[in-house]
Amino acid sequence: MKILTAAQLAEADKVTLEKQDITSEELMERAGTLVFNEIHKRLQGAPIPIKIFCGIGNNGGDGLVVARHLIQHGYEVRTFIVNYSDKRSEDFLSNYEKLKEITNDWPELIKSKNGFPEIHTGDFVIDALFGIGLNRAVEGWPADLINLINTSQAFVLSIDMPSGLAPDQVFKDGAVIKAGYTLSFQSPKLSFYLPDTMEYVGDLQVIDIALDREYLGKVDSNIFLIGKEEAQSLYRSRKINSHKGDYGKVLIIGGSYGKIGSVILASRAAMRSGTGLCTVYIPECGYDALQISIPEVMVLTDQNSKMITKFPSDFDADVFCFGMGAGTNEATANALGEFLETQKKPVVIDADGINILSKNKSLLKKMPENSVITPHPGELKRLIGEWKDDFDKLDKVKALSKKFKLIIVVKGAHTFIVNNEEVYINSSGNPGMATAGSGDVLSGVITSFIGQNYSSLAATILAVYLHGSSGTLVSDQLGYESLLAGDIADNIGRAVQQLFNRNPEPEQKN
Ligand SMILES: NC(=O)C1=CN([C@@H]2O[C@H](COP(=O)(O)OP(=O)(O)OC[C@H]3O[C@@H](n4cnc5c(N)ncnc54)[C@H](O)[C@@H]3O)[C@@H](O)[C@H]2O)[C@@H](O)CC1
Ligand SMILES: Nc1ncnc2c1ncn2[C@@H]1O[C@H](COP(=O)(O)OP(=O)(O)O)[C@@H](O)[C@H]1O
Ligand SMILES: [K+]
Repeated sequence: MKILTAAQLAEADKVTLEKQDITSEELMERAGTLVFNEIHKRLQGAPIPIKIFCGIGNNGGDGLVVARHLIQHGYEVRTFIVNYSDKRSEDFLSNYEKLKEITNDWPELIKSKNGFPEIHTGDFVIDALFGIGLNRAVEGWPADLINLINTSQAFVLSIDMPSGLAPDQVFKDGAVIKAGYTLSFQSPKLSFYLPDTMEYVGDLQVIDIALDREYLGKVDSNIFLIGKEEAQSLYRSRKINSHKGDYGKVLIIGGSYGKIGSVILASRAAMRSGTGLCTVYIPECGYDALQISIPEVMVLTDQNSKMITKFPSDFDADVFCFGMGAGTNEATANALGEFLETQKKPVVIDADGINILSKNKSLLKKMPENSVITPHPGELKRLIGEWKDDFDKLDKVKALSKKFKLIIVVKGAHTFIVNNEEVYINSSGNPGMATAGSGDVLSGVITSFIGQNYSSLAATILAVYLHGSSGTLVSDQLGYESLLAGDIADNIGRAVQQLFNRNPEPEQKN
């Protein structure tokens, strides 16, 4: 699904008014009515005190439409106009008049802190203060109101955006509503997925307000949300008439004394993701552990017993993966540099491999095109330095991706996959996956799919999605706390089944 910017959404509104030959007030009525329907579906007429806080722009106008419908359906509603300026939008004004026509309980005007109502724990608060039109941080008494709402412990539902949040930028030090639920119009917004701002959104539901389909189809977006449908479309079935040679030969290089488990996890994940032949290259100390834990994997050892000092020079693999548990010893870094000199096939670099790249930036130039790096936030900071905010981080990651033609997987609660200017945001996964080794598993899955001849980008997107949905399958059974990284590896196949609600049909070999 495309994620649109505030400017694109405003353009979509404009085109919709022309094409559907409707007024902006009619569009607001449509949007507000859909919000009302969702609320009504949940409250079912319950006598809960509802407090609606409306700004004076179109987001406030939506709030007034919702207020009118709620009142007409017998709900106990108090409507507040948060009058932070006198520049009321036209559609706000017409809905203000319409509301006054149907009730004697006119909206209450708030012009300063003195006008704040009491907000109680059991209240249902609807936040219609600001939407995508916000152009600066919310400060002063409107910020105090937001803080009052946030500390009230009332349930808060935000219309379109939690007020104070902007879709495509962050305002430093402004107040932001912490919503329990956000009903957003037409497209999710980028800030809903970024680590610094995602917590304001609560549960998210995107409402289709029937903006012009043609515009939405054609609009050029670089940001995509990856869900089940997208993963399904990337997945390629196995062929009936096939053999292990058809499913890739991968070499995973990593580990050091005490960290051989990381390579076990990565290779297990590669095998569980369909790899035909998996070999690992590890320091000698890990030989027994590896052979015993995963007999399906072949093992080569470095001459050094505790760390990698040389890569196998003439090993013929479709894809290489390096870094988990490898340490950042000089000998290991030199070995990577030497290997990259001649390497043409894509490599997947994770963990200490990324730390080595950060310390030896000249190695980045040697990375084969379409290679993948998978930093978690700590590794990313070592690689690109500090960032001002999430948007700045994204710009820096895009620049790095473009400069070295790399696919960069920025791991987190919502993992971002950056390929040049394009950003793919993963929607699967859960906090149970915040556990040692789950990143090693992800590298194994990505490597496996590249080996199976997916493009590096398709392999990475599919792997990140399936890794997350496997994590969810496991935590649904075991709970978040008991999830082990190895469980994510073991359930990748079930995550594939879940894409199709059964085993995907194999294809005939051509
Ligand atoms: N345009 C349309 O056709 C539709 C718009 N809709 C609603 O319209 C919203 C956008 O409305 P608007 O563009 O009127 O903007 P908003 O209602 O989001 O609010 C912005 C208003 O607040 C002012 N403002 C911005 N930052 C401020 C700050 N920090 N402190 C004080 N005032 C500030 C702006 O000057 C403007 O007047 C959407 O989020 C959505 O809720 C919906 O009705 C659906 C259809
Ligand atoms: N809260 C979360 N929600 C969803 N996924 C998560 C969450 N926390 C971690 N993950 C996923 O788990 C993996 C953790 O990777 P990483 O930090 O490298 O772990 P390790 O270094 O222990 O292997 C990433 O793929 C990340 O996206
Ligand atoms: K809002």
